[in-house]
Amino acid sequence: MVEHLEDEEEDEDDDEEEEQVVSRLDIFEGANGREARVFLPDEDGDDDVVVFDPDYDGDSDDEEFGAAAIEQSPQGDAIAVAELEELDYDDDEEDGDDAEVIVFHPDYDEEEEEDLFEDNAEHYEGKEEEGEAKEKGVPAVMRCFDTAKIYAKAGDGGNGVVAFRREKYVPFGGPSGGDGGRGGNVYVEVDGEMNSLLPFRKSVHFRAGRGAHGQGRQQAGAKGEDVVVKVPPGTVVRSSAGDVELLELMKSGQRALLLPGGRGGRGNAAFKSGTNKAPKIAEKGEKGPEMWLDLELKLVADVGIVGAPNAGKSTLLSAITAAKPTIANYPFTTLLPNLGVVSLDFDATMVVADLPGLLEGAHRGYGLGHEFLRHSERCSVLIHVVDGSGEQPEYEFEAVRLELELFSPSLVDKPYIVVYNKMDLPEASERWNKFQEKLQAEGIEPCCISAMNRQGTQDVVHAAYKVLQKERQRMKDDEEWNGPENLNHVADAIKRERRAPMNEFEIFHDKGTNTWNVVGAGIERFVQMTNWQYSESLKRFQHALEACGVNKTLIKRGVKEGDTVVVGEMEMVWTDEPNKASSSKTMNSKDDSVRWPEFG
Ligand SMILES: Nc1nc2c(ncn2[C@@H]2O[C@H](COP(=O)(O)OP(=O)(O)OP(=O)(O)O)[C@@H](O)[C@H]2O)c(=O)[nH]1
Ligand SMILES: [Mg+2]
Repeated sequence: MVEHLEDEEEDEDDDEEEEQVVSRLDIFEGANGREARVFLPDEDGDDDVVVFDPDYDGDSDDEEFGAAAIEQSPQGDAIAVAELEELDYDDDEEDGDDAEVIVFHPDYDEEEEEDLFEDNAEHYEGKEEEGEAKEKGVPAVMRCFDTAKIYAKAGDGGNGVVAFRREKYVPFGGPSGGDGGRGGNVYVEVDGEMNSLLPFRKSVHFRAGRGAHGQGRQQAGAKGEDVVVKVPPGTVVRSSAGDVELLELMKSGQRALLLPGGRGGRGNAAFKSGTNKAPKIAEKGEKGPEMWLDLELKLVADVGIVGAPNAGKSTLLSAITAAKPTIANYPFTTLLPNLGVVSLDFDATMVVADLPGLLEGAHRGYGLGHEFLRHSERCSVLIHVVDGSGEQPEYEFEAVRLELELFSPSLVDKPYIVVYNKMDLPEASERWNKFQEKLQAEGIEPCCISAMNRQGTQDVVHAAYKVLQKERQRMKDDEEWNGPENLNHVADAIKRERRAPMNEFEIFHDKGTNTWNVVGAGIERFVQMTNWQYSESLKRFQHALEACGVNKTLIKRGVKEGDTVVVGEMEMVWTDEPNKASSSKTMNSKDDSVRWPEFG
């Protein structure tokens, strides 16, 4: 979602989108794949249920469907917001309870509709090929909401101008051309109200305004309008080129300056010197940087349930939240993490994820594999579930800890609680004392539960919440201690590059075409900002080539008469004219819009 500062129109558009706030949302793996259950706030206190079913009637003609996902308030509480653009009311509820079931479709373009369901069908019918298993493991619907590609460009600086004062009785007034205004910046800001990357399917391009050109009487041009790209909490920003992670935006209100606007070009008033009292030269504005960005919304869970396959992780999740994950008596039932929200109190909630049976599953390329582990690194607290009915529960516990250590050191360092499950089975209750003693000896106090019978599960919830609160406080203290995180490092790097000195360049020679490419951020920026409309610009450029050592290096490397020399958008033909410090005789630009000076 974008907000142009001082731009009311956009806001009005936003208002048209219907937004419905829901009180709770659980995402889980149901019989038909990924489903979400949404609880709508209700006057009579009963929670209505919205089922989000990715497999929902593929040939339906209904175009619009809204997305739902989890987000967190500044306090870290989970809130769910759904954009429900069209709702189908299903009256055929058979289970007899009063809950109203509403099925809604995520919002997608009609053209993409087919792919979406094709992908989905393929996934659920298990037709995917081995090699693609990982990518296909994510239901198509989730993939679409989870990622987005956008283009961002900071505003170009305005051009400086050449002007002279004309006053009565002053025949030759001084130079008075003002500087161009700075281009607008591109910011990325976390909007706690957002819950998906869906808005980026409609708006892909984010361009900040260009700075206004300078004017006479030394008036500087106005600054270009900033643009703010609003993203939901949990968004990771990568540059598409090179796939470099730039930002991880977790908290509502966080704001990063991503692309700083180009500097305004200087007007001729700025070029006045002792030797040149009436300069007929001004700079063009600096180009604003541009970038394609990949956005990814990561799952944000406070608590992750880990444990050996079949230990009862999904059963525990379903016992403490409204999530309805698939539960079955075979290992690796869960291939994608399920999310559920635990509400302890009005303002005390935590998001819990049941994580797929560890590592062997990831190994086999099931589900999200290591991709998923990356997601789970978000959790602040782990609940380690041990199957008490196993042969050697203590051994199982140690083995999973070891696996965590081997495959995800960042997970193993998190605070955790140990839960001994399946206490309803005699083999489990027999072994409990031994297990408890063994762990107590290591300074760990395990709880015992029967997830299936929901015995002891509330104690687990409270224990996990206590650890979570401690973690949240610790993170807050850390932040105060280290000061707020600097999120402007991308912009800082761009600014640093802008200050690159002109004499730091490299020259590449292409023998085939006799072309010499001069590459260097400083010199290229100089060329970009040179306004060739003014004849003095050429002289200044020639002087710069000489002063920063480009000419000298070219001669040393053996440049010959007639060779082409390229600096940024500038192409020149080299001449060996003696006594002429310059290299250029004819000039061409790759960019036809630039007007070239006439040479006499
Ligand atoms: N008797 C008993 N069975 C349980 C209990 N908790 C879970 N189970 C059973 O254990 C089996 C595995 O449960 P899941 O919750 O699917 O286990 P999981 O850890 O999510 O398994 P994966 O997703 O495959 O890693 C199922 O058959 C459950 O019914 C319990 O407290 N008592
Ligand atoms: Mg499971």
